[in-house]
Formats: sequence, structure tokens, C-alpha cells
Amino acid sequence: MNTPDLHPGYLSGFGNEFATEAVPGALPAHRNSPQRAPHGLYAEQLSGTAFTAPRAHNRRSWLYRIRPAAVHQPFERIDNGRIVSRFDDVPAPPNQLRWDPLPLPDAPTDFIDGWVTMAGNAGCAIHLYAANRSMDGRYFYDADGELLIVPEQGRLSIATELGVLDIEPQQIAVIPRGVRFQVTLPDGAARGYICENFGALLQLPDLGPIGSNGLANPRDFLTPQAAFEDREGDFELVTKFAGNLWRAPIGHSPLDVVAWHGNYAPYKYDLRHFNTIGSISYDHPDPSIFLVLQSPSDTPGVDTLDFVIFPPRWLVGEDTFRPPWFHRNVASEFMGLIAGQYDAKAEGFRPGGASLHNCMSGHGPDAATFDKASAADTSQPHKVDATMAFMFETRDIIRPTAHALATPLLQKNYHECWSGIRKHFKEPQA
Ligand SMILES: O=C(O)Cc1cc(O)ccc1O
Ligand SMILES: [Fe+2]
Repeated sequence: MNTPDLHPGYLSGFGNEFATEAVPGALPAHRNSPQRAPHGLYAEQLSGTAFTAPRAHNRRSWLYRIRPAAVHQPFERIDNGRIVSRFDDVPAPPNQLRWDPLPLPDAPTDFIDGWVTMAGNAGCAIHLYAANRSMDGRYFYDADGELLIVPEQGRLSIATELGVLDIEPQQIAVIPRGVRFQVTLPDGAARGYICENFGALLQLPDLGPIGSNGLANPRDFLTPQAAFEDREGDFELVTKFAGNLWRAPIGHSPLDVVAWHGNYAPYKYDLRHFNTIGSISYDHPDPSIFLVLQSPSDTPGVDTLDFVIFPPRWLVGEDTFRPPWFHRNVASEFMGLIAGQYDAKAEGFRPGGASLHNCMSGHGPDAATFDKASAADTSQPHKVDATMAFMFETRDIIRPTAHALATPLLQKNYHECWSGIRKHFKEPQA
């Protein structure tokens, strides 16, 4: 009996040892680097961790390609556009910050031209993107970090060296450091968020007392099967290297990997598959319960970067203030909205927009949300529906760029969402 192919074109599982060939016989059996690789291909290793990283963390893949990655002209600096890599140009303010969505561009702008750096620190850079044309004759790789791409509007078709990832809003893609790719826009325009992770590779969190299932399940992560282009022409290879953009002429498509095997590969994940877990008694739990992927630091329990989502879910807590509570955290929180409304904010936080609440900056539900949730009937379950918000949460302060602090998209009156919070306290009379 044939098993139906659940995910045509993809291999399922997180961090698996995959093996895939677009042409039968292109993968050498039982060895990586035979004297002559099959079909006249070149064997090339791509490592994503130190050679000696412990086996559980060691990531590398073997690529069998038409030409080695070394074949291109020298790189020359090009304009960095709106990409920023230093985060010490302007002092980071302790204010709560919120931005309106980035408008789609008028001028022709491809996925790489469309990056706007909003903030960052030693562990990551946070960019928005807004693009209106496909990358044409142009390929890109990021030598500085792994890219977590979170679309808010428009599908992306990401052709990588290791195969093609097609994603839409509510799905994410992760492109490993160094992997070359080209993005086309099936809907003509696209907008979203990118977190460039400089730290340890993103991984699934331990589940502790949750048990062996739940949150993002490994089988829902999809890695593309091998697919290649055998194309020659006057193309360019662009890289982000040590914070700057460089370009090299290249006479062929670098997406020429006919077969590969290994565990260092791009993947996608549909956030709607997240197995959301929450309180079924009382009190709103810490948002660590919504963790999708983490980049751990050298300190146990403290992550350089967390990717957290706020998906649709039932709220059932009795005698409970159900939305996020008022709080100040040691971690810093950059949030985005992919769809709908976020349950801590009645208005002002729009799909495509962003907010930043840094270390120890007080924040939480706005006045309207507080009033509504304080009066709600908590004997009845309530579905938070048709929504998808997310958070890039980091150990270090998230420093906004000069552009992020100067852009008219910054909402000057954001703090006023709390100014309607009234004093209710009355000391009981003796
Ligand atoms: O600030 C936010 O809205 C994010 C957040 C959500 C939550 O449920 C608890 C804490 C927290 O920082
Ligand atoms: Fe918060």
C-alpha cells in the first residue's frame, strides 16, 4: 500500500539527518567525499556549528553541486541601504515604544532591498521587510546569522541551495547562516519581520513537566527536498558579511545543489499547528508557555533569543484577570502582529506594526483592556480567536536604531494608552 505524501516536496522533522536527491544516484552511498562524486558533481561541506560541537548540537550538511560555492568573482562593497549593524549609535530609551506598519514601497524593491533594521543587540538584529518585486538574477546569503522570517502580508517563495520553501503569513521560515537563496513574490508584494540570530542555532525548547508532546511538535517542521537550477548568466551574489553588504558577479545560479544530506538545512513551520498550552484553573501563566524556538545562551535557563507566539486559544481561568498582567521583566520584548488583535491592546497595535518594551520598562494591558477584563464574566470560557501575535524576547536590551526612533511611524502618544488608568484604591475606614 502506498503511504500518501503528507508534505509533497518536503521532509518532516526538526534537525533530522535528512538525505535527498533531485537526480537519482546523485548522493554517494556511505561516504561523503568519494574520489569522484556521482554524475560529475562537486562535493562540498557546509558547517553551521564548530567541527567539535557536541553531537547533540553539531550541524553540518554535505552538498553535491554543479560548481563549488567558491566559483564567483571577488566581492565589492555595496550600499547597506536601510540595514544597520551597530546598535550603539543612539542611547536606548527606557520608554515603551510602538510603531505603525511599514508602508509597501512605491519604487521597485526586492526582498533584500526591502530590509529596514529596527533594533538589535549582541544576540540578534530585528528587521522589517516590505518588497514589491521578486529577486531577479540576484542571490543572497547572510554570513552574520541565521534568518527567522515571519511574513505578515504576501507569500514568499524562497529558493535555497537545499530546495524551495513556500511560505505564507502564519508560517515562518528559518534560513541557516550561509545558505544562499533567492526570494520571489507570488502575490506581487510582501511584508513582514526578520530576526537575524547571531547566537546559538534556534532549537526546540525542552518541555519539562509538560511531557513528551506539545508546543511546537517536531514533525510539523518541514525541510525542502533537493531542487536545483542549472542556469548560466550575468548574476550577482550579495552577502551580508560583518555588518555590511557586498556583491560579487557570478556566472551561474548558486542554487545548483543536486543532492544533499545532513542536518544543517532551512525549514518552515506553520504557527497554526502550535499546540498551545495554558492555565485551566486560575491565573495567566508566564509567556514562556508559548515558546516556539529558542537560542540558548551559556547560562542555563537564560536564552539569548526566544521566539514566542500568541495564537488563538481558549481562556478559562476563573476569578482571573485573563489578559497579560501588568509587568516589568528582566528580558526585553519586541512584538509584532501577524493577524487580528492582540489581547493586551484594544487598539493601536496593528498587523505589520511593532512594539518594544525593554528591560524593566513597565507595560501591560491598556486602560480599555483593563476595564473590560476586570468586568468580564470569568465563569464562562472565552475564545481569543483570529489572532497571531509574536515576540522576539532577548536577554540583552534591544536597542532601537536611529531610524526607528526618528521615523514618523513611531507612535508619539503610545504611553497614553495607560493614561486612562484610574486610581481605584480606597483605604478601608476603621
Ligand atoms: O508584554 C506582552 O504583551 C507580552 C507578554 C504576554 C504575557 O502573556 C505575559 C507577559 C508578557 O510580557
Ligand atoms: Fe511584556
